[in-house]
Amino acid sequence: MNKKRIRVFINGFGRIGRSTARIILKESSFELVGINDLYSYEQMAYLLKYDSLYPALPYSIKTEGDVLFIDERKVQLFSESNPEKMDLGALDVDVVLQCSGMFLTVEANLPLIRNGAKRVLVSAPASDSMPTYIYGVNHETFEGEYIVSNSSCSANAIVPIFKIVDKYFGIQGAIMNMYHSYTSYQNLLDNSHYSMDIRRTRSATQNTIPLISSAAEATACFFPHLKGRMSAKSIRVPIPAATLYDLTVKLNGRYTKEEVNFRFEEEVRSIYADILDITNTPGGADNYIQNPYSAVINLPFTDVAGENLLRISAWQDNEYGYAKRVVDMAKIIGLFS
Ligand SMILES: NC(=O)c1ccc[n+]([C@@H]2O[C@H](COP(=O)([O-])OP(=O)(O)OC[C@H]3O[C@@H](n4cnc5c(N)ncnc54)[C@H](O)[C@@H]3O)[C@@H](O)[C@H]2O)c1
Repeated sequence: MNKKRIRVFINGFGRIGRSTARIILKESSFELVGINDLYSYEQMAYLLKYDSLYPALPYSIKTEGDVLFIDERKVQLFSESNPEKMDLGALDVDVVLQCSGMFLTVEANLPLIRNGAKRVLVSAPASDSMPTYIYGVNHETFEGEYIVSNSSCSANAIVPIFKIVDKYFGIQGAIMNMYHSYTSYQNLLDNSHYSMDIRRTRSATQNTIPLISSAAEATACFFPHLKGRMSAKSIRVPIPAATLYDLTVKLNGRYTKEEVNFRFEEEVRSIYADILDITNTPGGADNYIQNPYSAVINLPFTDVAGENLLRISAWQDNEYGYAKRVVDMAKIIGLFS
């Protein structure tokens, strides 16, 4: 059995970066060796310890110079906007978790490899042809590529659900609505926004805001026959975490709600036990904060209409649930030789 601890470096210590750190610190198979972000080391330590959504971490966390102490553990801190300037070889980094949202192509991440990291896992869909893995769906086909994407939170939720539906009922097309918590790429109050997306100028806490989503393309990577046959919208709602997926699927034939839910229950108990769950309990988004699954299928809300329309409802903590998959995939990558 491989006893090697996987040496992880986090680039971008925001919501996803810190969620992955929380998970890694609890797992003995990992060692957190470095963190890079552009804000102060003192704030990095504070925001790791305290979080408005998740419990305070039970460690003593403090900085001394450019070292973060987590109880006895030492983590090297950086404040570099240019990845060329970090010597990751000296830290013997096995995997960089690229959680900055800024480096979304193979080329943009190459400096991290040139500077000594063995591999990079990007916490977002790539904007080039970077290989993409979703833990629990295709992670077993990882071939040792140096720079790979973990796809999006939405694709991690939707793809395994659609795998089940396509296997038994055949998907012809889909419309996906995500009632998604706001993220730090929106404004707290109405204000100008650095992106070209005018919708992001509006207050995230006061509005439901429909945004263009890349989920259709990210999902289609796993269903080539559905390319151009899916549409997705991310409807940002005024809550800080958890997403409700409302998925409408056109099937190859006519099936009942019972037939569909039977297959969901069967597959969630077997093939997808690590990443999917089911619920029959009425609940709201806050029931799913810190839920570790990629998606929890809300069985009472499975519905069929007309000849061949299926509606599926599912929950996900888009931060923590997604970060769990980033860490699962980092383990596959880090142990690959
Ligand atoms: N928040 C979610 O629900 C979610 C879910 C899945 C994937 N993602 C993806 O994960 C990425 C990060 O999202 P987030 O929500 O954590 O954002 P965030 O804004 O909370 O965190 C991003 C962090 O990266 C830092 N950063 C920016 N430029 C940097 C640079 N050049 N070098 C180092 N650090 C830099 C920022 O200071 C910030 O702290 C995005 O690509 C996002 O699409 C987010």
